Amino acid sequence: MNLMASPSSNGQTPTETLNPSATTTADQNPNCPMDSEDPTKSAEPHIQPSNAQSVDDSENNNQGEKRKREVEEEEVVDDAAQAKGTADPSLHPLHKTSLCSYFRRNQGSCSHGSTCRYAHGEGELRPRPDNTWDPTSERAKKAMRVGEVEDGAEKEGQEIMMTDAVADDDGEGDGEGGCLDPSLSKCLVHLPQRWQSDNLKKFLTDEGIQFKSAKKKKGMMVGFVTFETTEQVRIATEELEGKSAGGKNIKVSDVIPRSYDQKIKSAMALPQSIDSALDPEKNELVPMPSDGSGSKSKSARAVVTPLADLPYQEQLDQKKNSVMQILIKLTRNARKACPAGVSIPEWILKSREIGGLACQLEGILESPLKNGYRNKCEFSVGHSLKGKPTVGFMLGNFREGVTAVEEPVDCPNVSRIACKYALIFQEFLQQSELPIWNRFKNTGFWRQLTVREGRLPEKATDVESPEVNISEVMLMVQVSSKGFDHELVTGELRRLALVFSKGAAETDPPLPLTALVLQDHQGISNVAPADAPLRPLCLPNTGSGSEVEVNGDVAEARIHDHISNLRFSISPTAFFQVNSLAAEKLYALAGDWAGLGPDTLLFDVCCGTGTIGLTLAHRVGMVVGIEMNASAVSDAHRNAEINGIKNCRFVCGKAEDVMGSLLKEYINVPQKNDKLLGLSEAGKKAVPIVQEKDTSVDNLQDANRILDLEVENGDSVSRHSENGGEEPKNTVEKGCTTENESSSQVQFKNFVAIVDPPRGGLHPTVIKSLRTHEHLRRLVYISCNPETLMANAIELCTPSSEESKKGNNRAWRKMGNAGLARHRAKSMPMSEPFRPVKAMAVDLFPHSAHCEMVMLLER
Ligand SMILES: C[S@@+](CC[C@H](N)C(=O)[O-])C[C@H]1O[C@@H](n2cnc3c(N)ncnc32)[C@H](O)[C@@H]1O
Repeated sequence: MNLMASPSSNGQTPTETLNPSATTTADQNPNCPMDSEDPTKSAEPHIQPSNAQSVDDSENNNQGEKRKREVEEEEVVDDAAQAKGTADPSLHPLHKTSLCSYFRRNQGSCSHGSTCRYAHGEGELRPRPDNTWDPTSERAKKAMRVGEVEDGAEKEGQEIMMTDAVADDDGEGDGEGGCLDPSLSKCLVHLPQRWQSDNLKKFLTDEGIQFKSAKKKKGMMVGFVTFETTEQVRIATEELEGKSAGGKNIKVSDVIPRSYDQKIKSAMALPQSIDSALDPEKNELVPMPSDGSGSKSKSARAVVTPLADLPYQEQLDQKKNSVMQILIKLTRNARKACPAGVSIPEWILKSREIGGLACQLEGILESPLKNGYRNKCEFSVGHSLKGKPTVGFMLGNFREGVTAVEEPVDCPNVSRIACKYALIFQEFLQQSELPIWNRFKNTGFWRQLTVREGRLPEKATDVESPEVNISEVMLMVQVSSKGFDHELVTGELRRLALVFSKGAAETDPPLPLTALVLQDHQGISNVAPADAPLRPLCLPNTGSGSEVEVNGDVAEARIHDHISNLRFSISPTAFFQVNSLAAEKLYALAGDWAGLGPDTLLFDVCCGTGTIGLTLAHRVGMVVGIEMNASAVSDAHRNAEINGIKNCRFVCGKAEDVMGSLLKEYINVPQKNDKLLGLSEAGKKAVPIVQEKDTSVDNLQDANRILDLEVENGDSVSRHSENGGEEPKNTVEKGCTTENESSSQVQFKNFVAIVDPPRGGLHPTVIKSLRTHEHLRRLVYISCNPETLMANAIELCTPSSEESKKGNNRAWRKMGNAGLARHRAKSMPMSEPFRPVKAMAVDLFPHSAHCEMVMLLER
């Protein structure tokens, strides 16, 4: 059923050209702090003792590389020490913290003698400010060996919390409906991810291992093996432990199995608490894990809100520090990425004055709400460690063999309302005729529950009791309907709607319930594509006992929230910041830093439902929002309308497809129509919200022109009518010309972009467009993933070289974010780079390790 710089020849580090601190001066005077940032000095090669030149070239290169690494490592430590304020001005913190390679190579002689800043032998060696040792030293090697042992011990304790049945129900191998008997089962960890069951079976057979069944899923690093006898288990464990497979050493681990069997459950009428009815100790059919209940394992609270036990101020300090590290990393990488022969930018040179930070970190804004702040929770459906069908949070990563789901109890970021809905659904599932989703086998029906809450406008008192403010709730249930009987499904969905309605009404005080939506998704992970079919379920009036209608209008399935006194309409799959009150602070900060005025054209890149652009629209001439999710764009149009905002335009398309054309259209307007420059009112008139069939708007043609031009340039853009929530048309216009259009196009003096991309950051094409449009002088980057902000900032802020180089395209596979960004920076067309001006951390996610980061870039 389907519901719907090259190494120098003298063997010295090639980084000196990029690392002004490693100059002769600094080397000759070990007490001289590495703060000399004179770019002219930086270009001077470090003069080495003549005896160094006797070493052959390859060794030179190796030594050079090694020293380069040392210098880079030192920079980090040094920067970190300075950032922490622990730098000792009387003695350079890195003095004698690295072994002198010349001393070592030349049997104890170095021309710098006692003035050398590097340690002459292990005896002189000092620990680094971060308490680590020179990685080439004996001390470091010893520490590493101890670390490996400890690490191994820790990994040994790591449990494979696989609570989904792994075998086929035909009982191939492990019997008991696919449940693993812990005494006859083992997990093999660190297997090649590409392996499937057949590869694992072949491997075991080749190794002469006797086994009953072997299961492995592509993408996982874990495989599951069952045996006939405990003797087979013992031999396999001894033989396989530490054996190499695909370059990694296998670990043999215990399994926490699914211990609660669906068959038993469906034979019983379950009371409210399933725990009391099904004592796993008495469950004869399915044995429990050897420790009794998986009690060693983590709680949802520990996984989802790992900082919850820290005082809030400490959480903030921790987040601020990690953003600081990102800023240090940005400087270091931008310095490394600077092409040879190009002056190092001033901001990098000045970074020494502020502990290596790329720019000042102004601090961290705290969340107005600390608890229950999340307005959206995605609860997984799965089996708990005790094998109970559960609605809550997964305890780890599926790839690593964890499928256990635990209830969201004691997760302080979740509202009481969301917890209650999770519990209602859980109790429903425990009696449902339809199976819950099995991640290992990709089978089952019930997958996920999303609870979205809409809040009334904030009042001063609301922070104390935020739940009073939750006025609307939308529930979205994700299922995989393929292959299930239509009638059975319809019956279960009717019952579900009734259970939610009753549960909401019978709770004291009653829970808000605005919409119930079904999302049908067949994919492997629960992350459904934006176009996964949605179907609203009518909610019965529990008082009247009327029949439940299993249909409705999806456009009406929406909730509302408020930010900066504006009302936002949110459809089921549209992005909306999960902490609305903190988001308000975030957007205000971005607006303040963006330098807005009536002559500003603001590009709101990755605009979602239009929140940033709409909250700032009164401060600019015009907003152009870009967003790829069609229903979010439709929401943005609706939000502009319900708030009476007329100077915004929202374009539906991937930013990488449309950004270049939009910038070209708006920024490269010939300056021949000065009367149109910088007029907010003109902006309001010229670009109407209504893009179709509204002849009352003067410049309707202008509004559509961008789309036409984009198409002409080969970009695909979806266009939407603003007709009160109707689904966007997603049509692509073709064949229109742009002749004479720029003469009537509104012109602005100030072009600003606020970008707020998803975790992966901006697409390289978008970065290139932003970077190469020189009239775009200011850019505010908002990111929920500071690592990708840092990577994108490397590309935006590194000077380009005369010859743009094409790198080795294969090399990217092995690169981290920063390495990849440095690699891409090499091919950036000649253009003025941005510079980081200031940054701020904003805590949108109290108790979790995540933090939003905002950075102002200018040129
Ligand atoms: C972090 S959200 C920010 C949304 C919005 N600025 C807000 O604060 O509500 C990122 C948004 O980018 C959209 N998005 C993701 N990839 C995109 C792309 N390639 N082009 C345009 N939008 C994209 C997502 O749909 C999502 O709405």
